[in-house]
Amino acid sequence: MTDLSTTIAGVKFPSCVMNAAGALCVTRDELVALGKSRAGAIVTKSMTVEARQGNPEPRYYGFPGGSINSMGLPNLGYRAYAELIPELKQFGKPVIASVAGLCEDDFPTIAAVINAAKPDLIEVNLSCPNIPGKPQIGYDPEASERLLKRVRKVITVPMGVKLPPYFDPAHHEVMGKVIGRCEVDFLNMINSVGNGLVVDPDREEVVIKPKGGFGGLGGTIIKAVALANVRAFYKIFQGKIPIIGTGGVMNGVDAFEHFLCGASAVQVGTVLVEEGLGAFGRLEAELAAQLKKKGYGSVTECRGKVKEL
Ligand SMILES: O=C1NC(=O)NC(C(=O)O)N1
Repeated sequence: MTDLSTTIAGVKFPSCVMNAAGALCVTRDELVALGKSRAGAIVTKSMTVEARQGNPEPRYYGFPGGSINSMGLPNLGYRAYAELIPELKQFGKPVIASVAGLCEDDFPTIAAVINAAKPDLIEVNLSCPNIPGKPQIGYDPEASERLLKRVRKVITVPMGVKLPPYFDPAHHEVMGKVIGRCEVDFLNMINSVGNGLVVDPDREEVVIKPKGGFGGLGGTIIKAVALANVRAFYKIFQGKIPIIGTGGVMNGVDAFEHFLCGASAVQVGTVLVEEGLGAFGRLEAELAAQLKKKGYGSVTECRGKVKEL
């Protein structure tokens, strides 16, 4: 039987496929449902200091090949998730708390309290593209380094960072150096491709309301960007920092491609929102079939094995 388990920063995951922060993970019921599903972990919605309703609707739109969203960080607020974490840890799978913030000071404030609730890992989200007027921190290396060093001081569990897509090797290098100086235990790439625009030609309208229709892209259309970022940082760190591959995983073969590029686990967003929790069983079966077909006994065996020409 193919082994789909994985380990990230010393934490064992029963399955290497899990939800991405943001997909079906805002409310207690959604998080408990993830715990009861085949998901390899429970990843919370990125949390802020105060509870948020998020941006005006429509704020999500799925289409053949992908999705666009401008949710605007709707969440219960970090205090509510701190209370929920002990209950979520009873499902025999890691709990990853995703930390965001509306300003730099929010991050250590949230991280200190969430750390005390003992999630298995904390993921620092530097890449939400959907707060009007707020640029993505991950595109500012100085701000990213300052923030990561502040939260590192208050986090005693494995700390990871959720990064936006970068599109130039020079940016991979700069962020690689920042990460190397901040004692980061794992990476998660990529967040949605920020500020895309989808138009409905029949209605001659944009499809989501916030920010004039601009939103983060997900799904198949961003897979090549996600794979490039996974591969770039896998090579920079020579596989020494585990990477969660996120972006464009719609089936088991997509997941296999992320592992070939260097991922140790994958997260799914669009496919989960479109298909529901049953997607985990399908993705696992398809991934296991792909590994078997290729003669690999586990995802660890194929990690980073993509060949260059
Ligand atoms: O980090 C995020 N990425 C997204 O694509 N959307 C959400 C959001 O808008 O809340 N946040």
